[in-house]
Amino acid sequence: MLHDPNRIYIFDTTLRDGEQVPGSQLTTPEKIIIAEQLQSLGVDIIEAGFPISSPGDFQSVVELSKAIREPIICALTRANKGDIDSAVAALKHAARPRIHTGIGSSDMHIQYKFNSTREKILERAVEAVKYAKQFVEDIEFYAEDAGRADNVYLAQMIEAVIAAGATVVNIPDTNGYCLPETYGAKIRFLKENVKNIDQAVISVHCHNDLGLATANSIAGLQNGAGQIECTINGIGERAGNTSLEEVVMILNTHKGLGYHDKININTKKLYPLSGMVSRMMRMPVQANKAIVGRNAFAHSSGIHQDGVLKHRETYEIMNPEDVGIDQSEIILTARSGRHALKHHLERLGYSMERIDLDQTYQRFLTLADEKKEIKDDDLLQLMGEDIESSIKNGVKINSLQVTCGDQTQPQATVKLSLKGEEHEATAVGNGPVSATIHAIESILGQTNEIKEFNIHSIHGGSDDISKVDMRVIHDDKSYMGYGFSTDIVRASANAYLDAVNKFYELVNQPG
Ligand SMILES: CC(=O)SCCNC(=O)CCNC(=O)[C@H](O)C(C)(C)COP(=O)(O)OP(=O)(O)OC[C@H]1O[C@@H](n2cnc3c(N)ncnc32)[C@H](O)[C@@H]1OP(=O)(O)O
Ligand SMILES: CC(C)C(=O)C(=O)O
Ligand SMILES: [Mg+2]
Repeated sequence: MLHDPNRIYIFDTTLRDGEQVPGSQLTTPEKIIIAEQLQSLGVDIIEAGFPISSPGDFQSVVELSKAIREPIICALTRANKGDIDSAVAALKHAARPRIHTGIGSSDMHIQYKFNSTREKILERAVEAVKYAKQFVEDIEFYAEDAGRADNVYLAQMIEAVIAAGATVVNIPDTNGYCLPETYGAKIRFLKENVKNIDQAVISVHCHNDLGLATANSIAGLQNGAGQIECTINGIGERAGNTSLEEVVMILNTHKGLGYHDKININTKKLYPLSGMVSRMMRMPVQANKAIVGRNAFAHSSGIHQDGVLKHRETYEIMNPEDVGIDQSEIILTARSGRHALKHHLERLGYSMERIDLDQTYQRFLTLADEKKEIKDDDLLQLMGEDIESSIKNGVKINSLQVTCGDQTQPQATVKLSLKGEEHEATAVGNGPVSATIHAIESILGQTNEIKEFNIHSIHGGSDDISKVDMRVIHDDKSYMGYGFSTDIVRASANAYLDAVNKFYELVNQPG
């Protein structure tokens, strides 16, 4: 039976509490796909559903019990026989079944939900555990709204359900009310005042109504809990549950807490699984969500970017690869500085020897003030203009005339500036681009192999600016060229010359 004091058990309830989010209901096959990923992530328990709630949810628990063999499969019930019978039936095929039953423990719930008394509710809790225990050995009991319950009464209830056979006792902060200090103290109180507490694992189940779910869960652990209930992306009823990825990365990052080697999670799967859950449950992940948000490893201000480029850990406490993200991002905005701009220019293949960084940076800022975020295409366009105006010893196109159509062989006449002198040539080709490149090559006196040639529109639409990228091979080395124009032939010529200038200027320096 699962109860190792040297383990912290990760109980995932994405498919139960997570699925209580409006619009996020899953089909059985979808639940199985997510459960398979949770299994390979390494979670210890999967809460598969609430079988009495609908035939569909019952069937999901049945199918998950058949398909998922490593983690414990858990089914939720209220404290009554009908719910428990349904869970027992749904878990029939589970290799390691667990029933999660419980009842409200706060005076608020006892008075208003049940119109009952503390004594009667305690009796119902004990009866439910005893009843479930006849069918399944592993029984988790939840004391709903324990966050607002009186600690002395809660301790009596927990002691009674452990005596009745509960193997795990869940102390939910159902409404996300507690502060870390009070929640931690509650767990400590139970640890110190429930006589038989060491016979059960204490579980924390926190909600995020005040944004404290993760902090409260960690406080619970530090005060004696051995299981954390959580969901991928922190989804769940209202403001959601404790987020699995946050808890796991806190334990891994703060090794001094001493819990990192008590969990068994393959953290590299966190980011892909977050994306899968978000797509399937139609719950977008907020950009600034810890660990898995789009911006969690993105740096956009110059001082941070400079720091990260010099030494990643100046602004990153985790390695993005550890959570399955390839690398951090340096996003160019009007708050970026020269280091970040240079980083991206070099990444795109520009040699900084040929670029006046200060001048380019000023032009970049003007564009960034307009555009908010500068993407590669914007940068390439900016640099296309920049390179043309900064070419000193290279090749520059002065004019281009093309004739083509289905009744004539395509022909191009090109005028090029080469070391300050103008040269002209005319050539034919099997299309207007090849005619243009032949004409350029006849002036340069060399032919170069073109390996890749792509034309894109930047914003869409037939009157758009085209972006051409081209890989040109010269002396067995490859050079990327980029060109922009509303005319695709001119954009192609610009791309070809951009690549050519990367080697031509270097080998044709004056003197
Ligand atoms: C904190 C949590 O996340 S708890 C889980 C929440 N999840 C869900 O509720 C999803 C699944 N729920 C459902 O499908 C339905 O609510 C059902 C099938 C469980 C019950 O449906 P209904 O029988 O129509 O009851 P309804 O949901 O309207 O009311 C809940 C009833 O359960 C009782 N109840 C609530 N919690 C418990 C409990 N833990 N133990 C025993 N009874 C409970 C309420 O007092 C109420 O009983 P009443 O009819 O005597 O007043
Ligand atoms: C059913 C229980 C565990 C719950 O989800 C809660 O109290 O938040
Ligand atoms: Mg909950």
